[in-house]
Formats: sequence, structure tokens, C-alpha cells
Amino acid sequence: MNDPEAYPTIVALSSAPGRAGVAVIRLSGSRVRFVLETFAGVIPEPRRAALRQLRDADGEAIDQALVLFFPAPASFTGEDVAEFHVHGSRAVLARLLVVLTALPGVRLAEAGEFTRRAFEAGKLDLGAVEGLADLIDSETEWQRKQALRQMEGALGSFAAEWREALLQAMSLLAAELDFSDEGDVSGPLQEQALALAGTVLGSLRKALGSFAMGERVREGFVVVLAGPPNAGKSSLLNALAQRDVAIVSPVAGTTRDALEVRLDLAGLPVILIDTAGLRDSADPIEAEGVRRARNLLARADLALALRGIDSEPYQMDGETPVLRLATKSDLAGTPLPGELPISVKTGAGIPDLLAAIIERLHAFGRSEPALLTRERHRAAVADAIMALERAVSAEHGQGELLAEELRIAVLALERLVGRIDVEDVLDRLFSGFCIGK
Ligand SMILES: Nc1nc2c(ncn2[C@@H]2O[C@H](COP(=O)(O)OP(=O)(O)OP(=O)(O)O)[C@@H](O)[C@H]2O)c(=O)[nH]1
Ligand SMILES: [K+]
Ligand SMILES: [Mg+2]
Repeated sequence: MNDPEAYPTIVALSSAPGRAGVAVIRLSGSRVRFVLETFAGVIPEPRRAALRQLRDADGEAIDQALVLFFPAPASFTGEDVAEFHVHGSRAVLARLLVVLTALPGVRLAEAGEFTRRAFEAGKLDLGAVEGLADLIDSETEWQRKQALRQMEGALGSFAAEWREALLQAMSLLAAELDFSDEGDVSGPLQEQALALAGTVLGSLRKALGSFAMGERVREGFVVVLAGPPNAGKSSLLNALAQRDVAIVSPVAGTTRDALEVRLDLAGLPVILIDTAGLRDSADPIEAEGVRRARNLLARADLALALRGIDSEPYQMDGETPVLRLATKSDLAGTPLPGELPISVKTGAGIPDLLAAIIERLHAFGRSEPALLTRERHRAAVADAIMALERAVSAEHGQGELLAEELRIAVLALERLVGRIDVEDVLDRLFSGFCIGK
């Protein structure tokens, strides 16, 4: 890790680009002390801010900066790390990055490279890296809480406990097998091993139960506005987004393309999608819009089925959970049983609608924050569960089979936290990171 060839010192703007009061430039690697001496004239006391004038090699001032030094190994990456807190001006940042990268052995960081080094130094496990990525992307309260817990290693510590228990079960089985010459004797040690596996199985099932919520909190709940033309779908989208996003008109068949807005509903991230009014149309463009609407509806987490209170009832089929709305409640008409009356014109019923949507979304899981948040997590835990289910249902006396299933479950848990098969996951993950992270 200290080899400057294999690990050049990396530098990047770690705060957001553009004009700002303060910007943070971060460096990591074996040349950090040299950089500090050269540009700041001093290596500050570890973790203490020092106000310094930064000067280039000719002694010309670049900016005043707060300078921080985090010596290896107690740093984010495990290497020597420095931060320059400078004025967030494009000219200061451009000049500083030019002079820093002009030094031999110093280059600009790639996306996620600081975090990759932290991972390689064992500072973060895969779950924590994923949590960090999610925290940076988080926009709502639920997303922030879930990501923070994951960044702090929740998944890693659960996985370590499960793995520990299964390894213990495996050693009990091995001891049992040593006592028997046929490898087919069931005894008290096997019973103990099975009990351990059963406990882990219960805990894994509980974690799996958190996935539906965890994934949706991470990616957003998909809520689709559906109903016949002119039911008021686009009007409702605009009202909920509090922006003029979609075209509204009295012409039936106005909306063709699906339009989406992101909402924060009591901390839950929602992707609200407006769609073409559902009807048989001879117009090929409108018909395509209706086809897309039906597809979106089929994979939505919740459908808002709209009917104008002055219009005919209509049938909406499919598996998607539905909340029924009678729109335009300011006009003459009566809501049908089960319909919530709303009016975009007067605002009547809109707070009730929001409360009803939030209530429906909570049906995906009430306990927060979730432990499993990505398909990758679900797949690994499901594999471990299947192996343990086979283990606990094995015939008595099949000690070797049992051990094999436990081994499969342990491997799945090692995949979960990135002990094995990690490269592909990392490449995909880091390509989505910002440059200075
Ligand atoms: N009185 C009244 N009119 C409304 C209300 N909401 C929508 N409208 C009117 O109903 C008409 C249709 O509204 P849209 O929002 O375009 O309906 P839509 O369901 O998106 O229609 P398509 O995109 O054609 O399927 C427009 O003239 C709206 O002004 C309401 O709450 N009260
Ligand atoms: K319309
Ligand atoms: Mg519309």
C-alpha cells in the first residue's frame, strides 16, 4: 500500500464543484507529507486544523487554507490523508489541482478511488461501502437513516454473527463425525449444530422480511396515476408535485408519454408517474401511450385509480394494490363505496389522500431501518436460507450432507459482505461514486 508505483497519491475535489464559500481538496497516499511540506510549509499536528498560506513551487501564493493531516493508518483510506479547505472559487481550485498533479507520483483520483482504498485497507466492508454510496445519494429521511445504519456496518455485523454461529455448528458436526466411523451417527453434537442452524435460519428470514421496504426506500416507491381520459390524472400530478409538470386540458387523451416526479412523503421517497388515459384508441400514438400505462401499472407498488365524480365507474384489473379516488369532488356527483373524494380545484381531500398513500406504503414494512436494501443482499440471504432449510430438514444421521449445506450457507454470507466474489460488485458500485469519494 505504500508502494508509490502501485498506489500513486491521489487528489480530488471532495466537495461539490462550482462556486462556494469553502471547498475541500483531499489527498491520499505516500506523497502526502511531501505535499504538505511543499505547499503548506508544514506538516500540521494530526487531526488539528492549521491556517496556512498555500504556495506553489515558485513561492507564489495560491490561497489561504485550513490544512488537516490524518496520518496512516488512522485515516479514511488507511494511508496518509490531507485535506485543504480552501475558498470555493473555480480559479483557486483549478490552480491548486494543476500544481498538485504536476508533482511526480500525484494524480487525480478516479470515481470512488478513496473509498476503494478504504475498502482494500479493511476500513469498510462491502455493506458499509454500499451504505456510504446510498448516504451520499440520500434525499429523504428514511433514505438517510437506512443508509447511515448500513454505512456504520449493520449488515456486516449481522453477517459476522450468522457466519460465526454456522462455523461453530460445522465444528460440532466435525467433532461428531470424528466419533463415528461410518459418518452416519446422529448424536447430541449434531442436535446442537441443528439448533444453531435453526436460530440463524430464523434471523435470516427476519432480515429477508425487511427487503421489500429496504429496496423501495433505497430506490423509491413507484406510484402510478391511472384511469380513463380526463379523470384528472395530470392535474393531480401537478398538485402533488406543486409544480406545473404535465399538460392539463379538457381534451380527452392529452397525456401520451409517462411523466414522473419525485416526491418526499413523510420521509419516504416516491416516484409518482402520470400516464395516458386508459381507453381503446384508434390513434396509434395514443394506443402506445395506453400500452405503456398498462405496463407501468403492472409493476407499480401502488396504483391511484382515478374516476371523475361526474363520470361512469370503470373496472381496473391486475394485481397491483389500488387506492380509488373520486376526482373533481367540487362537481355534482357521489363517491362510490371505497372511493376517496378529492378536488384539485379546491384542495379538498388532498391531505387525506397523502395520508392514505403513506399508510399504504408502510404496508411494505414498518420496522425501520431495513437491513437488506439491494437485490444482491436478497439473493445472498435467500441462498443461505435455502441451504439451511435443506440442512434442518435432512434425515437424521446425514452428518456429511448437513455439513455441506452449512458450508454453502457460510459462502453465501461471505458473498453478502464481500469476503469473496467482490470485484464485479465493486466495479459497478464505484463507477457510480463521485470523484472525490
Ligand atoms: N372542476 C374540476 N375540474 C378538474 C379537476 N381536476 C381536473 N379537472 C379538469 O379536468 C380536465 C382534465 O384534466 P387532466 O388533468 O388533463 O385529466 P387527465 O386524466 O390527465 O386526462 P388525459 O391525460 O387526457 O387522460 C381539465 O379540464 C381539468 O381542468 C377538479 O378537481 N375539479
Ligand atoms: K385531458
Ligand atoms: Mg393527462
